[in-house]
Amino acid sequence: MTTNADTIFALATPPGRGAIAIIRLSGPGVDATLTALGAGGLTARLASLRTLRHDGETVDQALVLRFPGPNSYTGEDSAELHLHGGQAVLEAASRALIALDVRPAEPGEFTRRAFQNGRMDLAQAEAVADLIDAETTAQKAQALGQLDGALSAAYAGFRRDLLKALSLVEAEIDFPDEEVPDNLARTAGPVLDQLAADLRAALADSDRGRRVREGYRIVLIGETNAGKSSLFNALTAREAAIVTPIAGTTRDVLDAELMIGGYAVTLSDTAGLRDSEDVVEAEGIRRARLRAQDADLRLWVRAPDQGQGDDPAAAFAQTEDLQILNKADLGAATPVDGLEALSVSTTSGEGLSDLHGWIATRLARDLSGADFPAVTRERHRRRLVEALAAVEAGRRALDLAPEMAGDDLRRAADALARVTGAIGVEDILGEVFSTFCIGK
Ligand SMILES: Nc1nc2c(c(=O)[nH]1)N(C=O)[C@@H](CNc1ccc(C(=O)N[C@@H](CCC(=O)O)C(=O)O)cc1)CN2
Ligand SMILES: Nc1nc2c(ncn2[C@@H]2O[C@H](COP(=O)(O)OP(=O)(O)OP(=O)(O)O)[C@@H](O)[C@H]2O)c(=O)[nH]1
Ligand SMILES: [Mg+2]
Repeated sequence: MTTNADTIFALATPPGRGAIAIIRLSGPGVDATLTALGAGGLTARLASLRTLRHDGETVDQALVLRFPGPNSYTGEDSAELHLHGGQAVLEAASRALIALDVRPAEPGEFTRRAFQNGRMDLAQAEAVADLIDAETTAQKAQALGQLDGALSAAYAGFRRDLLKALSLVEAEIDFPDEEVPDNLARTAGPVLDQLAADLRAALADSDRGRRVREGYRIVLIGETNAGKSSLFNALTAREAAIVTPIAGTTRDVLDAELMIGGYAVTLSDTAGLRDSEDVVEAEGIRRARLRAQDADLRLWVRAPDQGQGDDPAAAFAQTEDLQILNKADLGAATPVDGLEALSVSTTSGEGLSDLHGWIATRLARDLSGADFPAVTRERHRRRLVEALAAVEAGRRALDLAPEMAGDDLRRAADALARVTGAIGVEDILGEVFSTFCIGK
């Protein structure tokens, strides 16, 4: 029997009782392991019913699939045991596999192997994790696009332009006295200008992918008693936030995950803004201010029974934010100029469906786009920033010292290659795969 610690297994289905549970195996010892379990000689990629045995014990009557490498998910010899989903069956199967020197997989190890065997690049591996976590239609569409190579293609395009410019620069350096047209390096200028513009556009759009993946951050801000917590409860359809007529009821930031129009949203209720001597309330207000600054959208809640103009939330409202004139049942709060306004009453329910619709429209405006985003994680954005800086440096160097431009352009190419994992892989593997679930 093989003693190969490089052969791994994991439960690929959720833990707990189920109709069926799938254990995946991958590595050079897979065929020997199947044979030892009494499932030898299987036709590749064809489900076969076998009685699995180990040490005289029947493990289960299972459907077994064998995927000989390289035509498998990981690129290695792989197999799947489709077992009855009971705890005792899974324990017996795990015991048998460990006895056969197959070791439990680390989180993400199957996909990590797929990456290391060239079955997918790093951006596609990230997409696998995103797809497993996807809860909204938009998250799923984005992950599937990335898995299909849409994000990778964007970086391949950037790199192509970069290598074109680099070859022009290097031609002049390598053959200064030969039949190379004069000022060849300078012809790289327009190529770099266009590339820099493309990178800038990708960066300007870099919030879109993140907002889809992690959720669009909407924060309720306003003076105490404006009705933020009432609105929070209305939008989440839960009585999660405490509502009282006492000003300064909310202190902690309260988050809720919502789905609106197929998009993920994180809605936050915050402490009402005012000057406060109370240490606890002051800390709540400090946190409210931080959230307000970081949000993708602020809903500024105002009420007719409050003063106008001196509302401390005014300092946070940005032109694209929405002011919500709450307590419409009591009368109309005077809207502040230059900001869209919507009247609602959390008591009567008036205006709430309009508000829902307004948010859905805003999400569609900000999150749908014709092109696949070039950034869905902070990791991608950092590399784009680096690449752009290097391209700009290369562009400046072009007219002065082309040999220096070459260094800059190589640096830019490296930064872009790190996104798909074409180079510089070791230091990022941990970052990418540590968040995976076991069995993926
Ligand atoms: N049972 C099962 N379902 C699953 C998976 C799995 O591993 N097992 N997947 C796991 O994520 C997803 C499908 N992804 C997969 C990707 C590639 C291969 C594979 O064997 N590729 C070979 C053969 C392709 C072909 O049939 O032509 C190859 O690319 O060479 C299998 C699954 C979703 N459903
Ligand atoms: N008449 C009326 N009263 C409302 C409405 N919405 C909220 N209120 C009342 O206003 C008071 C304050 O509501 P909250 O939701 O706690 O206000 P808040 O903005 O969260 O207040 P803080 O947490 O103190 O900042 C409560 O007594 C609510 O019942 C409304 O639409 N109409
Ligand atoms: Mg409150």
